[in-house]
Formats: sequence, structure tokens, C-alpha cells
Amino acid sequence: MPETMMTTAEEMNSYQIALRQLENVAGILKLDAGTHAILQHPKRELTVHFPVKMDNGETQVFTGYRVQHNTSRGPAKGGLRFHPETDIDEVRALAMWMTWKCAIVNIPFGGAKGGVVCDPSKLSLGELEHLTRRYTSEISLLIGPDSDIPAPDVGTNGQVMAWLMDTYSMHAGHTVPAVVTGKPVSIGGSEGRIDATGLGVVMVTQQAARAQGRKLEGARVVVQGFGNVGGAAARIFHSRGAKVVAVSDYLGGVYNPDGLPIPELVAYSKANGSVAGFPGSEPVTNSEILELPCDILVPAALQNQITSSNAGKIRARMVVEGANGPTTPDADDILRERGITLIPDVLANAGGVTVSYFEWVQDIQSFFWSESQVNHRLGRVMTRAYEEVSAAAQTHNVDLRTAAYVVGVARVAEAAKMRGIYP
Ligand SMILES: NC(=O)C1=CN([C@@H]2O[C@H](COP(=O)(O)OP(=O)(O)OC[C@H]3O[C@@H](n4cnc5c(N)ncnc54)[C@H](O)[C@@H]3O)[C@@H](O)[C@H]2O)C=CC1
Ligand SMILES: O=C(O)CCC(=O)C(=O)O
Repeated sequence: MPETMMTTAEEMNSYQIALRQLENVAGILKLDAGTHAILQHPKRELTVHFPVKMDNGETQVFTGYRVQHNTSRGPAKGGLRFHPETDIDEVRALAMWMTWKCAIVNIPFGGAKGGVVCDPSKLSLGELEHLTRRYTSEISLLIGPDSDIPAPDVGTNGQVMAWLMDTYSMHAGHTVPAVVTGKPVSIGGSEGRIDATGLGVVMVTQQAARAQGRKLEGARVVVQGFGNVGGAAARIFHSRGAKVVAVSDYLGGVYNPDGLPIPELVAYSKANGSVAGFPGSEPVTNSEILELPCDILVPAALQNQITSSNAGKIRARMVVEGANGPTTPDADDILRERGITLIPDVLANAGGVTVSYFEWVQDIQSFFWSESQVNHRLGRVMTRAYEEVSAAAQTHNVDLRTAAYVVGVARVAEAAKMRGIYP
């Protein structure tokens, strides 16, 4: 039985936090005990240990996971993380969050996530390819275009997705583009997928700002994490007239209260492997960056960044969760009490999986859309999801995270009930 209540909120791991969040809405939704119990548990988990021949001739054994949380609404969907500190509970939490996220944006997928315990920055390109191909072979029991479709997450990218697609296709004996999303466009990826998560973050921020009678133009934005999500979000905020005053990556951050020239910063980061040291800016650490004065704070790196230790020091009007799980439940309470609006991960970063859905549809049809078609459809999905979550917040008089869970969990429970799988 998953344990949620034995530990204080700050000591909880990501899976325990995910269970606590589910528990918070079980009462509102009057979930029966059987349905609640089923939603607490991942449907299927696979742990694999697999060898990779390293460049120095030695064999190293890596551990990987693929967890499918729920498939009531469709095939399991979710990213693949390469990170030295990933573990089964992190992957379980991320899989559960995918289930709710797909339901909130109302796309026909369940939730899954994968992980390999490794530091991709310490692997050569060849080692990374061998690791990806071997992991794909090991999880090929589970994945497929009708069953479970991986995508990029922390530490993985379009190249990794290309190797995954190729390995799966070699087993199948023919090309199967729809087995994975976030692929390069040249092999069946979708226009717009690279920027989709960041664009979705900006779209929901714009809606929330409008609802508060504020504008994005001139708003001060701070972004923690400068990868696929944070980098794109910073670029798009900048292009829409917001003032991005600070950004960071795992090596450190940079701050300029007058606004950073984001296109130059992107070029600097590409050339130097980090934003740290960008000329004309002050250095900030990854904890300092969260406490800078701003209108919009976007944590877009990892989990548990905003905790009870720093939530009282956040000086943003709005926190928009680009990352999955950056805020602990205790910090949620503190931010709410301080009147800081929080747009939760399962809504704020759902643009990525939404365009992954579009990619899967295009692959199945072998009929491809332009970037403006993709972005237009993404805008419709994000707008509707934001409106539905806001409406649930008003109806139940709850914060946006609870409201998002009300929408997502209700849809999953309803699908399960209709299929007659659960009581
Ligand atoms: N890639 C996607 O489409 C989606 C990603 N997400 C979530 O967004 C977050 C970021 O993912 P990606 O951008 O894809 O990963 P990424 O690997 O492209 O980038 C991660 C960024 O965070 C930085 N970082 C790592 N550790 C850090 C630390 N301790 N402090 C500050 N920065 C740190 C890295 O230097 C890098 O700039 C994750 O929580 C992921 O699950 C959510 C939805 C979709
Ligand atoms: O694009 C996808 O399928 C999943 C992206 C992802 O891993 C996430 O939303 O956390």
C-alpha cells in the first residue's frame, strides 16, 4: 500500500507527493475506495538492468525503468528521463502526473514515464546511442504506437528519440514513426514540438495574467532551468514583450533587472555550455534566482525547488510550473496563503504532450501539418484547458492545482467506470 501519511510533507519523495495530491481531491470527487486505490497504484512497472560496452572497452551495467500509471483513456504516454538521481518512485510520480495532465488537456492518452540512471553529460555520443538502443530493446515489451509512446524529458532530446524509433523499427521489421514523439521533423516529428512546452507555458501565463487584469508586455520574468522547456519559455516570453530578468541552468544563473537580451544569451549558452558568466549580468545561484523580485516565476528544471524553506521568500506575483513537481505541498500552502497564484505543472507544461499527441496523429495518418496549424491547435487546447480548470476552481472554491486535479482525476475515473474495469 503506498504510504502518504507517515512522513512530513517536506520529507516526502515525489511519489508520496503525487499520492498526497490525489488524496486532496478524492474527497471533493467522492471517489469510492476501490477507484482511489487503483489510481494510487501504477498499472505496470518494468525495471531493467542492461550492459553497455563503454568507449574504454569496459562493460557498465545501467538501470532503467518504464512505468505505466493508467491507460483508461488511451495508450500510455510520457517522457524518458536520463538523470543520475532518477529512481523508481520519481518515475512513478512522473507517470501519475502524466495521467492527470493528458486528461486535463483532454487528449486520448493515459500516463507513463521512463528513466535511466545515468549522467548523459559524461557519456560520449556513441555511449549514449548504445545505452539508448539497449534500453529501448529492454522496454520493447511495453512500448508501441498503440500501447505506450515515449517522448523527451530531462537529459534526452530529438536524437535520443530518433535512436529509440530506429531500434524499435528494427525489431518490427519496418519503420514505426508513431512509437515515439519529439523526433526530428526529418523522420516524422512534428513542426512546433521543440518549443511546444515553453509555448504552452507562455499561453497559460498570458491567460492568467489577463484574468487578473495584467499584461505580459513589460512583466518581469524569472526562469530556472534553460533546457527544452525553460529555454523556449524564456525566448517566447521575450518575443512577446515580457522582460526576462534572470535565467539559470545547473551551472548557475544570471540576473539583470533591466532585462536580459535573450537571443544573445541563447547563442552564448550554446557556445559556452551554460548561461553562467554571460557578460552584462550579475551571477545568481539556483536558490537565489527563486527569490528575486519579479511578476512571473517559472521553475523549469527539477522537482522540489520551492519548499517550506523558501516559499515565504518568493517575491513573484505568479508561479508557473514549467517543470514537473517543482513545488512541495507545504510550499503550495504557503504560496496560497500569501496570495501568490500558482499555475500547476499538469496544466502549465501540458503543451508538450499536446503537440506530442498531434505528432502521433500526423504519424498515423502520414499527413503533416504546418507549424502555424500546430500552434493554432495548441492554443485552442491550452485555452480550453485553462478555462475548464479556472471554472472548477470557482465552483469548488479551491486553488488551481486542486482544480486541475478535480478536472483530470474525474475524467480518468469516469473513463475507468465506463469501461467497467473498476467498481
Ligand atoms: N521536455 C518536455 O517537453 C517537457 C518537460 N517537462 C519538465 O520540464 C522540466 C525540464 O525539462 P527539460 O527542459 O525537458 O529538460 P532539459 O534537460 O532540456 O533541461 C533541464 C534544464 O535544467 C537545468 N538544471 C538541471 N538541474 C538543475 C538545478 N538543480 N537547478 C537549476 N537548473 C537545473 C539544466 O541545466 C537544463 O538547463 C522537467 O521537470 C521535465 O519533466 C514537462 C513537460 C514537457
Ligand atoms: O510529450 C510527451 O509525450 C510527454 C512530455 C512529458 O514527459 C511531460 O509532459 O512531462
